Amino acid sequence: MTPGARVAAAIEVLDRVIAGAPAEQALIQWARASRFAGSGDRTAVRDLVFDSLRRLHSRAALGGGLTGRGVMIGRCREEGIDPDTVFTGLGHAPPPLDDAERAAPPPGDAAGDAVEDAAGLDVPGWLVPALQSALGDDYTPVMAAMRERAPVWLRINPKRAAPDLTDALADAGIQTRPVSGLPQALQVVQGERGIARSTPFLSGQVELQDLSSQIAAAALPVQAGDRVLDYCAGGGGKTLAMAAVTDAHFDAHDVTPSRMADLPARAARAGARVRILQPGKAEGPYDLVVVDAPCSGSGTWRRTPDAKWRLTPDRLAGITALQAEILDRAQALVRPGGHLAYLTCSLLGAENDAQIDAFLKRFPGFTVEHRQLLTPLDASDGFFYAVMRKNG
Ligand SMILES: C[S@@+](CC[C@H](N)C(=O)[O-])C[C@H]1O[C@@H](n2cnc3c(N)ncnc32)[C@H](O)[C@@H]1O
Repeated sequence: MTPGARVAAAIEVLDRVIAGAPAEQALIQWARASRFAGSGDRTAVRDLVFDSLRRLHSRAALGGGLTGRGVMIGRCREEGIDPDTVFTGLGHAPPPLDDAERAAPPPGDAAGDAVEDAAGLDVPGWLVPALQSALGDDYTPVMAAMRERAPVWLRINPKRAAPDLTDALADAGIQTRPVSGLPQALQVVQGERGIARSTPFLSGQVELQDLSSQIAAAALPVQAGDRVLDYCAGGGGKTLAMAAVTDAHFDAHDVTPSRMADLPARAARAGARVRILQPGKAEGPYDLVVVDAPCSGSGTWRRTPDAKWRLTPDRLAGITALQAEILDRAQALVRPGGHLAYLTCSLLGAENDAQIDAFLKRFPGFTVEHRQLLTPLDASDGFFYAVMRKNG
């Protein structure tokens, strides 16, 4: 595909996302209908779409409208590319600009968030006050960081890792650097697309895991022999991180068991033993119950930027109600003197501090031992965790 044809494809995908489709789904739909597109084309189109979703409103403003075409015209202007060199109508490139499009972009934000988004931080207007209150002075740098791509992180599995692990990664074209203070973590500086095919990954020596999840998992109070329940296990990232360093008894539970479908294979690859439970079948008492709660994902907007634009006040209210319900169920499974850990990949106070404060009012028999908000200023995704002890 020519560069212009890739832009035309990105316009098509962005139009679907703007109409409400999840970005991954819209990309798959485009790829299925575009058999001529090679893997390099698919990667390029994906990058154009994701980069633009991170900056949707500012690019729409620069391009004159919240449409795929407006956003891609805005991308040209933002990157100092003359749109007339891309929008040529030749070789499947999008049609040339009309007079209105060629005129200077209108002032303000074409997406209608003129006041709140005036700083060009690409934050949905209704979320600005909540994020300002959660982040304080960090609001502007954190939201600016959310407009950039996220770094990729690996977690070393000490049960499997060979001494020459970083050399083996380098042989596979994956350059990494260590992370100070977290010996299991590696930042990928080059070759991220080859990780899933590389021998160190396939042999369970490393896992893909964001730094925030690694920091939180390392902070969980788990000791050899403990009974541990991962109540919202999903793919089991937190359990696998704990199992890599501690020989405890791990139970994985999720209301949607299909989300745990890959967990047995991942555990086998990592040399970890994890028991999969059916929904509602967890039986306490546990020494540690981990609630890695369903959340808005506002901390992961760099990786899933369409989620930023799809969140609504109603959805957020539904999520916070579900989090409270899950906490109430999970606390009953903790033994006296044991721990309940609550984790979200959100930056919003309603899902984090306020959720914990409300829980402590409902269950005064718990005491917070530690709570922490991580942000991209810590290099990781936005993430919150609280560790609470059940008085016994
Ligand atoms: C943030 S994800 C978990 C990610 C996972 N722990 C990991 O590290 O890969 C949240 C999970 O909570 C599950 N979930 C949602 N509602 C639930 C409920 N009422 N009880 C248990 N799990 C629930 C979802 O199916 C989803 O897999």
